[in-house]
Amino acid sequence: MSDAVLLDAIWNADTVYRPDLFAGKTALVSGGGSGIGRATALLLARLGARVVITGRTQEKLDRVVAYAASRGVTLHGFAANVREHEQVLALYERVEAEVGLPDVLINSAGGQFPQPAIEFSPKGWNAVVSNNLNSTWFMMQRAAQRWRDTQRPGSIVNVIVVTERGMPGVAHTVAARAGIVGATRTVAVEWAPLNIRINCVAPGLTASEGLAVYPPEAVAEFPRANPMKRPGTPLEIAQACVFLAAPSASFITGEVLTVDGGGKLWGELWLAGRPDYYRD
Ligand SMILES: CCCCC/C=C/C(=O)SCCNC(=O)CCNC(=O)[C@H](O)C(C)(C)COP(=O)(O)OP(=O)(O)OC[C@H]1O[C@@H](n2cnc3c(N)ncnc32)[C@H](O)[C@@H]1OP(=O)(O)O
Ligand SMILES: NC(=O)C1=CN([C@@H]2O[C@H](COP(=O)(O)OP(=O)(O)OC[C@H]3O[C@@H](n4cnc5c(N)ncnc54)[C@H](OP(=O)(O)O)[C@@H]3O)[C@@H](O)[C@H]2O)C=CC1
Repeated sequence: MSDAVLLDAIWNADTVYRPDLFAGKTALVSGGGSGIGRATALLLARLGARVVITGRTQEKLDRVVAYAASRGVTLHGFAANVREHEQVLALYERVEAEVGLPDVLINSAGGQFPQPAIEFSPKGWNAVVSNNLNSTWFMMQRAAQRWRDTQRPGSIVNVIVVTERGMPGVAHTVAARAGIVGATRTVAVEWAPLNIRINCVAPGLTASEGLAVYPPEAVAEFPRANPMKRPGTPLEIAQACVFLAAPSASFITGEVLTVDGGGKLWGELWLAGRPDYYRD
């Protein structure tokens, strides 16, 4: 499917949310240049939010901004590498100066490479931990600090992976995301007095640009990932992010919402390919 068709599908899809759900609100979405982050950013914009997207690649952000503009909506695309703390601080300064302090933070930036864990190099392990655990931590801590300093409420949604059964081929990311779950549950308590809610969405296999890094033998088995025998769509994950970010989840904090077509109950994912031992 071409990018234009995909974007139109997200923009025109039915949603159960009312069109002014986020009117007057500002949302910051990391990873907003593609996949789940992009779908969430566009859905939030459709629901009336002022939206800032971030990611490392300005061109990807510009394409989403241009698409929204073609639909009469202003999005802002500010590039940053969110695993660099200094860049996160600078990003918040820019967002606050040019758009306004966010009310909602969606952390969708992240990623990993598939490899048997026994082969991980220290550099590879650190890259994935930094790109998923540190980046999300820097983003959520800064949001909380600014909400505390300005006495404003806020809502955070961290997009992670399903961690309960582990996931062969991506042990580094499962470790990093389990760290996010632990931090989320902990600060849900510490930050409740500040009127900050924080939750996670754990997507199962989702048809996004990110799947391009997996080997063909893994991709061939993707239909076995869940009982629905299909990947989710970025919009299906976005709808869950919106549910948790909005007042629909006003009494929910410290939770993980799994959106995986039942993959936790039935299914197999071998992201670096299935070893012979597990073939019979
Ligand atoms: C429930 C189902 C879930 C399963 C499906 C999940 C799907 C997704 O999450 S898709 C969305 C995410 N998108 C991506 O994953 C994007 C692709 N990934 C990356 O960009 C990289 O993997 C990255 C996250 C590690 C990027 O970090 P960066 O610091 O830029 O990494 P480098 O490329 O510089 O590499 C650092 C270091 O990492 C090791 N390494 C990197 N790639 C591989 C690889 N393919 N195989 C083995 N090792 C790799 C390596 O040690 C690198 O150092 P050098 O050897 O010196 O390059
Ligand atoms: N697709 C799937 O099957 C699943 C995805 N997930 C998770 O959902 C999240 C979104 O993935 P998805 O949309 O599918 O994949 P994408 O690869 O399309 O999206 C990831 C986005 O994150 C951005 N990003 C990555 N690293 C950084 C960084 N250090 N700083 C800023 N931006 C960064 C990338 O942009 P750029 O490279 O320009 O920086 C990219 O736009 C990820 O955390 C992913 O691991 C979880 C389970 C399943």
